[in-house]
Amino acid sequence: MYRDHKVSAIVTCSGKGTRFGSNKLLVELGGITILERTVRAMLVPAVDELIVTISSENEEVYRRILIDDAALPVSLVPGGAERHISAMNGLEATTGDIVVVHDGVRPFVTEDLIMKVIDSAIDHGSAMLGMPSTVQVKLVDDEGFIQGSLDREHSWLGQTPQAFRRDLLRASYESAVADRYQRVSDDADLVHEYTSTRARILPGHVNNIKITTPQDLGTARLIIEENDRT
Ligand SMILES: Nc1ccn([C@@H]2O[C@H](COP(=O)(O)OP(=O)(O)OP(=O)(O)O)[C@@H](O)[C@H]2O)c(=O)n1
Ligand SMILES: C[C@](O)(CO)[C@H](O)COP(=O)(O)O
Repeated sequence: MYRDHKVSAIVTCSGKGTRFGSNKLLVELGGITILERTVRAMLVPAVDELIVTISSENEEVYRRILIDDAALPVSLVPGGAERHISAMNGLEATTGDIVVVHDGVRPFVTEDLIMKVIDSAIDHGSAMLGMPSTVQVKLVDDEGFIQGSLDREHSWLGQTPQAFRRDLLRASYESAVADRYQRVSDDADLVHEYTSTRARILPGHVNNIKITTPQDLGTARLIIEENDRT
């Protein structure tokens, strides 16, 4: 229990890695898979239960890495065809009143970042990490013409973990199912859309990268070297 709350965490690991070219969760970084690195990072004392979403083709290998070899205290739950379906399936397996959702491909999350979103979700109901944008983001139409620019002072680049009161997240997913998932981008938007609860955004960390393409591995290796030096 943390501040009288039971905290559940979901790590979404059921993606196909299309942009990466293979299942990036099985790539080794500094001697362990990205999957194991992220899951270990999420197992902080405040997290009472940890759910890892899997896919049928990876169930055996994930079970071997996380449970048979590393003996990590996690439950494996089937994910879905889209990230939000995986998060929703994970949510059904949670029993805490605060739920943290994290991308399996963000292995450099730290306890400090996890605690920030948990504290803020307890206080505000919905919270996520982000980095203030250092670039000007253009909105472009289908013909390749600029429609406008986002005001940089108010543009942040979203990260996970995101954390919520479970009742808000559950109600949002129920509404999203009824709405055939018309308006899903991430969990914080979903909660805002369906419960009008605005997420508090908190500064993440430049190293809390999402491994999306093979190029991200170079950055990841630099982060590991930097972490090893400090
Ligand atoms: N159906 C899905 C899709 C994604 N994810 C997970 O959500 C995280 C963020 O997704 P992303 O990086 O976009 O991964 P992929 O969906 O695998 O990538 P792509 O879109 O290139 O296929 C990853 O840990 C991924 O495994 C998931 O659990 N279920
Ligand atoms: C929640 C998220 O990490 C937002 O940064 C999301 O998973 C991003 O997925 P995308 O498909 O790379 O936009």
